[in-house]
Amino acid sequence: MFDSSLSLATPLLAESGINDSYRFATFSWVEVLVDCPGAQGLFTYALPPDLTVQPGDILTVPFGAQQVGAIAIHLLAQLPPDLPPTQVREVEEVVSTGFFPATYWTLLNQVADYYCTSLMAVIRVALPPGLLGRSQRRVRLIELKALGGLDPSELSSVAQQVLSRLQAQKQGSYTWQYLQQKISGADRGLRELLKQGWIESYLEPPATVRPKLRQAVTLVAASHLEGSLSPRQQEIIQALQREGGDLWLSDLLQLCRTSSGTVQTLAKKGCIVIQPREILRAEAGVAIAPDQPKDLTPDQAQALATITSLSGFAQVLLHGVTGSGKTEVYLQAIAPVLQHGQSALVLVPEIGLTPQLTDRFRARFGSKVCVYHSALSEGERYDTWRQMLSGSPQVVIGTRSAVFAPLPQLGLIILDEEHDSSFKQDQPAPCYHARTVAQWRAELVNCPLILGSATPSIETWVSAKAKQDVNPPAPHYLSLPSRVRSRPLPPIEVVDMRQEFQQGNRTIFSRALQVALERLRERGQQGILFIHRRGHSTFVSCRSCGYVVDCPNCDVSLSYHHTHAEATQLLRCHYCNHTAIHPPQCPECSSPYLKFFGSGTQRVTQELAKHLPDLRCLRFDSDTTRTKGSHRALLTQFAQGDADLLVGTQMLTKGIDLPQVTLVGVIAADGLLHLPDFRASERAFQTLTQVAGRAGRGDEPGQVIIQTYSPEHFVVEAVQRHEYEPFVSAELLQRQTLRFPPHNRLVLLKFSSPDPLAVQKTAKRIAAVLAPQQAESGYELLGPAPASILRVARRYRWQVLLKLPLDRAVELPDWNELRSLCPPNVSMTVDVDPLNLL
Ligand SMILES: Nc1ncnc2c1ncn2[C@@H]1O[C@H](COP(=O)(O)OP(=O)(O)OP(=O)(O)O)[C@@H](O)[C@H]1O
Ligand SMILES: [Zn+2]
Ligand SMILES: [Zn+2]
Repeated sequence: MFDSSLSLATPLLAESGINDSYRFATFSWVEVLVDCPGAQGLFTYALPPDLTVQPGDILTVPFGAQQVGAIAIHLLAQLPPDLPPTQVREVEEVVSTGFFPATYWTLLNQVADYYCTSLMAVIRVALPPGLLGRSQRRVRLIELKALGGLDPSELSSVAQQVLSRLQAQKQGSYTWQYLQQKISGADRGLRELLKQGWIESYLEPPATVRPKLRQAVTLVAASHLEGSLSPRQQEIIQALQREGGDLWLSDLLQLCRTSSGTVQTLAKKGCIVIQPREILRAEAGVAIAPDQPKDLTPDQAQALATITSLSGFAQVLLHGVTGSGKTEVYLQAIAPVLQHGQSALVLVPEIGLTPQLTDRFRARFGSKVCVYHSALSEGERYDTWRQMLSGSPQVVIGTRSAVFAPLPQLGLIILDEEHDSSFKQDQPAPCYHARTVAQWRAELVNCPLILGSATPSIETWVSAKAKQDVNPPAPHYLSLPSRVRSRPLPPIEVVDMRQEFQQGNRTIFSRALQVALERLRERGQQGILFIHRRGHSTFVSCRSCGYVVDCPNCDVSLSYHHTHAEATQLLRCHYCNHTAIHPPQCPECSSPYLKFFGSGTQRVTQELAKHLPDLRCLRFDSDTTRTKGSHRALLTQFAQGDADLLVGTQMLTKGIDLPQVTLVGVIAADGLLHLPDFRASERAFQTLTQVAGRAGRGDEPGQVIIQTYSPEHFVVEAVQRHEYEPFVSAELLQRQTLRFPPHNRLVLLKFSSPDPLAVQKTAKRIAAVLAPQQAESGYELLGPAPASILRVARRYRWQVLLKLPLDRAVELPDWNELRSLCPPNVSMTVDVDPLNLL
């Protein structure tokens, strides 16, 4: 947890946000971000004496020969010494004030300081692209009744011209630009009118970017034509019929593997209609039946009571086992926030993977819910932003970067699955953790923060169990120790795969798992098979000479990919996405026995087809979920009972809540257990517990089978017994021995370059600069060391790790000085509190 006494901050630039020191100090200059393509960094402008500016205000400034939009970032009492006052131009005008919540800029500055990066980099993740560029600066008449005593005849003639143009317009409003074009010297007149209170200037987004249109195909009644159709054309018609008569053209082409020419022919014959149709940008598409708050279990009720009793900043760790009803607690905690006219921010690991979760929020709060994540198009992000800035009570559900959502009246922040590592940005800078930023934000806006998980991160656990007299206060610990309706957690059977092998079972399925799978069909139940993707990648190697097909850009082997029977067999790199066609024979020795190894989802589904041909399987992995909306489509298919078994990777572990799933199988836990990372055990425990938690959430009891070659591993034993606390105690002990977080903190310096020698030399040089400073500065230096996968996407990677003790102040290196030691072809990224050591 962030400890303010341990600030990594470089000296704070002018503190931003509205506070008293601002009101009384005199700031004569302002640093702004200008909205001009190619303009990097902050620019300094002078403030005219009659202009009051707050950080976050939208301004107009002269920039080169033009006037451009700008955001005020810092106020300065003094000019930077290297800037002669004569070179500083004046701010033209304040276009819009209070555009951002008051504490917003304080938050962004805090992120930049703590994560050792520029404010610009933070602004880039926080603000949607083109925020200012899309906006228009307008003026409008101030309502006449407020104008008593103003006499237009005292205005200059150009001001009168502007005024009469505005008065002639129905809404009394024009863009600044329009008036400039129509009236020569309009600027002067406009300024006069503004000053005297005739008009006000404001910012309006352009009429929202045109709604997106997409070609849709609709089946029309044309049974009289059926005789005249070719078999292929009939197939297409039947496919459309099966899908309810309506499909996007692109989906139809994919589904039927046909060309648009064929479909056009059908349209000409009058069997179908192809027409553009609007798609809702807010991903609303799916209609959801409203629901009602559920009667809470006593544990849920108690947790909710504590949460609703909080006022102001407080942290809560909601530690609830899988299926204990955490989401229901969130929903009922949000309801009163909305009633008070405030908004709630809900951060989740990955939105695409959890359509069910967003559906549950929509069912409860309807159109008050909006979804915000970086996979949205620019237009979608912009729309969502405008809605957020409107200040109406709403629920924003988003991934990591939504922690910066500019909700003005924030009353509650929730981080669901708080242990999930996707809340941390690895690259590019800022390498921020949304949990840490959420803590600052909750503190700044003075609202509660709920961290929810069945398997809290060790950091959160430790801070929740810490003494309460720390600053900021330790989280309240709330526990939901059992599932709703007293459903038991599923029993977990661990199968020793070594014994299976010894006893003659050469398949990847243990006998126990085979029996369980066979029973699924008989009982009409469903199952989930989990495969850990990395660790057990499906690399291709030659049985004759041992040649392994590697990625030309990275130091890893390519993985075998095959989506369906007729598809081309491909090899793909999981790091840089390099894709190649599977060669028919070994490139080294021309042997035809080039085969793939490992047990990826494809291999597992193929094996299943061989051993249990009756079982209907659905693959749920990055190959089958490439297109937008495919997660939802696959999960819906599964939920409707179109398949008995869902076979997939990590994506399966999160938030799937299907009552009919009784069986969960883990093909090989080993890939998770033996990763070269001090957090491997923690992640393995979390992943296995989460995936096991998908079983037995309905009336039928669940069953979990974990296959492994290391059944005695302490993680496997803890998962099997559903024992979180003993696991954490053991893990904490190990971390202490190895001196890793949470017993200390880490800062990782990451170097990368296309030049292997340059990057190595730079890393060594910087380590040599840092090494002598260790004793004095209080940190411990590790490395330099090459990354465990040295080359990724043609860049070679080295790293230097700093370990910082918790019990004393640490003086961190001057990053800019270190950066100046990097040659132009070597980049350096500072990763504070890294989650992934390379
Ligand atoms: N009080 C309740 N009464 C009846 N059903 C409930 C209650 N609370 C939650 N449920 C239902 O129990 C199921 C599990 O709840 P939920 O998904 O909220 O659990 P969770 O703790 O978020 O689970 P996980 O962390 O495993 O995803 C859901 O189908 C939910 O609708
Ligand atoms: Zn070979
Ligand atoms: Zn690669």
